[in-house]
Amino acid sequence: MSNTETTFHPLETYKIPTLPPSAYYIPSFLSPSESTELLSQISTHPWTTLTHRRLQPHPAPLTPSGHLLTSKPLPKFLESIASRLLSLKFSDETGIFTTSPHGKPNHVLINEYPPSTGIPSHEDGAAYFPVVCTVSLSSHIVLEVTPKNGGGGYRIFQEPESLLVTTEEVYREHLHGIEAVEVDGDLSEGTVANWGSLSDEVKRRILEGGGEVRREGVRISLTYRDVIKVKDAGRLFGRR
Ligand SMILES: O=C(O)CCC(=O)C(=O)O
Ligand SMILES: [Fe+2]
Repeated sequence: MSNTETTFHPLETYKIPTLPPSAYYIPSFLSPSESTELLSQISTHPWTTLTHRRLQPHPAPLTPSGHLLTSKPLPKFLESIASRLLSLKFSDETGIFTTSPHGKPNHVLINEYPPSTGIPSHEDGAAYFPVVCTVSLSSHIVLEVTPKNGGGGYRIFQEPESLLVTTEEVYREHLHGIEAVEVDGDLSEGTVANWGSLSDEVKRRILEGGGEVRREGVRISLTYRDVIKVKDAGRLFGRR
């Protein structure tokens, strides 16, 4: 990827202020040309088709018990984002994956959402180290985050080319989902937790739409995670 010059502020700078610990939102994590290049790479890989969505698990799907049965590395086209994630640092020089079992993401789930599709509210569970890094491409989407034990939720507006990192309490104690709508509504400074980080252009569109904004098109997300249990299937069957 061309944009190797990108430097970021310490992660604390990107903390979403009104959320419990901890979620970080970085607008323009990718450049438009990086996004275009990624989309074209993604289109060359086979999709798994679900009822309303398609997805690509790299390097392999997890087993029902949450194991990754290969120690193959991530495919090349997903590596530059992985290194960029590793380059993000808190003020004390630790990073997002410093204490994760493999010290870096070993799994990427690519999800595709045509307008009016979403993902039901769920939690990502114990298969992963509790950190998810989500890169959004092509269209905005609104992530609905709700506490497991009831109470009011939060909305995170994810712009194209942005990164959202969810960890700690937001990961462990909350469910997340995306509504199956063509137009996201009830968007305002009061309802969108990361309002302060949105571009002027996006805020203007929301305000002009009276709090509603139509999804631009198909949104693709890449979720980088560290799967805790990795077993090499080759080794299980005695190959070395
Ligand atoms: O696409 C997203 O932003 C969320 C995807 C998700 O929640 C998941 O794959 O577990
Ligand atoms: Fe999820």
